[in-house]
Amino acid sequence: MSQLTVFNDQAPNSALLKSTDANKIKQHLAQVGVNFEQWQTGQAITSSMAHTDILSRYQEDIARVQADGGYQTVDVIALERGNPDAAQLREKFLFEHTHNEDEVRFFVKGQGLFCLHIDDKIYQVLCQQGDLISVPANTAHWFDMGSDPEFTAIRFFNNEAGWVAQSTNSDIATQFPLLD
Ligand SMILES: CSCCC(=O)/C(O)=C/O
Ligand SMILES: [Fe+2]
Ligand code: NI
Repeated sequence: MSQLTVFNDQAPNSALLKSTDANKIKQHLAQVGVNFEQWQTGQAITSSMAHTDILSRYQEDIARVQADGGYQTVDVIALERGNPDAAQLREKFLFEHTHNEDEVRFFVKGQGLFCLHIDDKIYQVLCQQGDLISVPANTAHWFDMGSDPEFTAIRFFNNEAGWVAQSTNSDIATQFPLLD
């Protein structure tokens, strides 16, 4: 189940709030400028499915998000269980960073944990199949895919270079709970 856990950024051991109610997750995140949606995912996608077929399946929702946010580029990132490079791939996103564009991700399959550092709070959003999260540009955050990742996500970009991150040079990501 998708889940929101909120912490004070100085207190990683005691959550201020925990909810698996999608409406509450949406409301709480909307208060800090983050959009959370749940889309119908229908028939499960398979690991052999071409990325172009995945994009075609969601073309109407993708077109709406692109039109609303002006995102020029859309791609698919997919990781299957048992990936020999899992540890290295996990590290790539496991430090607090920002992007100078919105981070917009739709989970077609699997899950991942977005950790957003907004004001003096940490919002941990466990995104699962069917969830869209849209994090405003320049929001400090990190992302955990877990030790044996499995997810397929559609990513929206508004620059042609794709994924570019700036580190905040903070070690805060090491202080908060992660996925198994
Ligand atoms: C779920 S897509 C991979 C994560 C990512 O792109 C990112 O920037 C995490 O912070
Ligand atoms: Fe990011
Ligand atoms: Ni509340």
